[in-house]
Amino acid sequence: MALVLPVSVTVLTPATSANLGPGFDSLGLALQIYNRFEVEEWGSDPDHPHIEVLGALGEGLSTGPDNMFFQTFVLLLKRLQVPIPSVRIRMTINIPHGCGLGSSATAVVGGLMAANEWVRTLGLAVPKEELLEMAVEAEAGNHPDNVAPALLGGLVATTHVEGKIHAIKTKFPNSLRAVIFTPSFPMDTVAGRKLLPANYPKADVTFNTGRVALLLTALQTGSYELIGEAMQDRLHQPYRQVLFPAMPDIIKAAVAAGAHGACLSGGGSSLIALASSHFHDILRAMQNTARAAGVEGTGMILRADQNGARVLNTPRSRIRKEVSARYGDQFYWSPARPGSGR
Ligand SMILES: Nc1ncnc2c1ncn2[C@@H]1O[C@H](COP(=O)(O)OP(=O)(O)OP(=O)(O)O)[C@@H](O)[C@H]1O
Ligand SMILES: N[C@@H](CCO)C(=O)O
Repeated sequence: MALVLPVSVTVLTPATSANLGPGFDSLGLALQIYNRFEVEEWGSDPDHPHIEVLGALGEGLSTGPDNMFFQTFVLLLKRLQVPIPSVRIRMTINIPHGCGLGSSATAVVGGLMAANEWVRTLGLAVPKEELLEMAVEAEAGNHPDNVAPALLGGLVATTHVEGKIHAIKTKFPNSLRAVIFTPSFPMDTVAGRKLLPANYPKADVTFNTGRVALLLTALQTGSYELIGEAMQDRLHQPYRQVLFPAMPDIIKAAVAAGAHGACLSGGGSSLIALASSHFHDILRAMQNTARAAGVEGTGMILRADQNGARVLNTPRSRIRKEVSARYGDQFYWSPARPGSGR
């Protein structure tokens, strides 16, 4: 009897909306829409994975060894000194990339989760906290507010403390939905960050600290009438607006149609409105206002994801079939099931 590594692993990773207005680089929310990554042993060249991208939203993503999912899959295996397998990767892309919904975070977190599962049978799997450090490093290293909620789910407050990432997750209220408007143009996060000043007036900093405090307390206590004011920001949105001049009008339209508040999602270009009702009216108002300004776009009404990235169980029968085909029956091992007599 021998223990074999899994021959396939599937991971689902949620979209995320970072900042939520004033929580620049420190607040993020996981949403119930997912990219799916499936990895299986395949071929004989570990340096050149076979990568398939399913879904029109995946257009433009790399299918070469520089693919971000593959890079982070390999990163963890190398850290754990596990030989890199030759693999086929199937990515089912449901989240638009470059649109402030944390697409690259799904790839980074997905790659780490898949590698972690890959080594679980060897007893080498590491806790999620260690994956978080690596995920932040892989995602440009300076803002954990997409990877942390992608990994943990819910509403996450996160920051660096003396070189270490701290992240605290709380449940996001189930009564609220995120109404997302995604314009047809992307916004480059790196380019957008270059527009931000090196220093801020004290009044702008205290404006934001007050609103982060208000936002978290309003969500915790159900004081949703405060959310509109609490989602205001002076640290990044006003500077990014040059890339998306219609943004303030679309935000106003969302609130006028019944949203508690709205803001830019991450580095844009999506906008996120939080609401308890009138979801379709809010989306329609956002789309109509955008269209009047010459901006087309798509919409989604989403609940919060409370659990974060997860490994989907590969059916036992399929694993058995694959392992038997590859190594013969004597190499298959499975834990005894209660009542099976084994
Ligand atoms: N789903 C994905 N799978 C693999 N690589 C991805 C994925 N999404 C983005 N990337 C890669 O991440 C890098 C940054 O992408 P991009 O600027 O589009 O970021 P993004 O995460 O989609 O943006 P945002 O955080 O605003 O949602 C690019 O190299 C891109 O190819
Ligand atoms: N906090 C980051 C998120 C990027 O999605 C930013 O605003 O640049």
